[in-house]
Amino acid sequence: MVTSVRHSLTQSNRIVVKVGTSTIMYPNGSINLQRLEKLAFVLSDLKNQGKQVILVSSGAIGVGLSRMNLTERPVTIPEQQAIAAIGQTELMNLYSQFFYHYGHQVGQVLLTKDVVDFPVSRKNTANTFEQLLIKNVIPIVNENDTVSVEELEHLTRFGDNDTLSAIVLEITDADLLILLSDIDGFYDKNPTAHKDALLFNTIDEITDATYALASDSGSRFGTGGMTTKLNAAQKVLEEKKQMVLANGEDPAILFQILAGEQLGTLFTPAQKGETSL
Ligand SMILES: Nc1ncnc2c1ncn2[C@@H]1O[C@H](COP(=O)(O)OP(=O)(O)O)[C@@H](O)[C@H]1O
Ligand SMILES: N[C@@H](CCC(=O)OP(=O)(O)O)C(=O)O
Repeated sequence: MVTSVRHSLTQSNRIVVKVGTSTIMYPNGSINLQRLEKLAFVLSDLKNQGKQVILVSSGAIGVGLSRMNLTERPVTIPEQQAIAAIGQTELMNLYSQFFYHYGHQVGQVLLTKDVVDFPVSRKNTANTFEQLLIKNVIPIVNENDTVSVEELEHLTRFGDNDTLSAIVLEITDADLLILLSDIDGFYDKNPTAHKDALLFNTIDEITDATYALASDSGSRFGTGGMTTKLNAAQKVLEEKKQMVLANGEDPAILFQILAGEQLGTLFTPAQKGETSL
């Protein structure tokens, strides 16, 4: 069913798509090549349709673990950073080959979230994206894991690409952010733990009550869980833009979302939609 608020998505021209680790890795720790290739196919086709696409991809650590035949994340942060450096190279190698197969060139952009805090960094980042898009190149973004470790609540952890993708949306002045994850959208409780969880169709405001419905990642490699996705949504709503959280199991879902079909959860500013289950 196409509703008027969903119809507005058909007008999106510059789109940021974020894929989480859980979307590009099998639960057994191997790389899901089929999905990576399908993602490259779908994004390439959107580009051929005349849309501008920016991909934010997690997976450096997941791919790095796989390359090094490790089944567990190392405990220390420096070791994890080394794994991320190894995995990022391989991840870009795979993307580069898949996109090349579909006739498109990619460019790697590694960022830290504070680029928005410094006018010069912000301008340089915006310039890089703009030039890549002018040259018809698909930017592929990840957080710069060598430098972007954060100390949060006395826990040292990697930053998160959910929030980073909302920052990329802001810097590039894109129309829409689509987060692809391993669940169908945002539910009233964690669907991995509760079979009776109900999916929200649209959300127009993020409050403490919204955060209370979110919990951590259900997957082995995902880092942020639903909380960081809500942080991203909050930022997107502040920008008066839209975000869709949907299941990346079949990347062709992007075609349906951009056709205005009611899939996933649409986070949309109040005047554009109503909160509903
Ligand atoms: N209210 C909720 N609605 C949907 N998913 C939730 C919710 N609360 C927690 N989650 C968990 O968040 C997970 C997605 O986050 P994460 O594993 O970090 O994914 P990604 O790797 O795609 O970033 C889901 O698999 C689910 O277990
Ligand atoms: N930058 C790191 C992890 C970032 C991250 O946010 O992971 P995820 O929760 O799977 O989106 C990586 O590429 O492995």
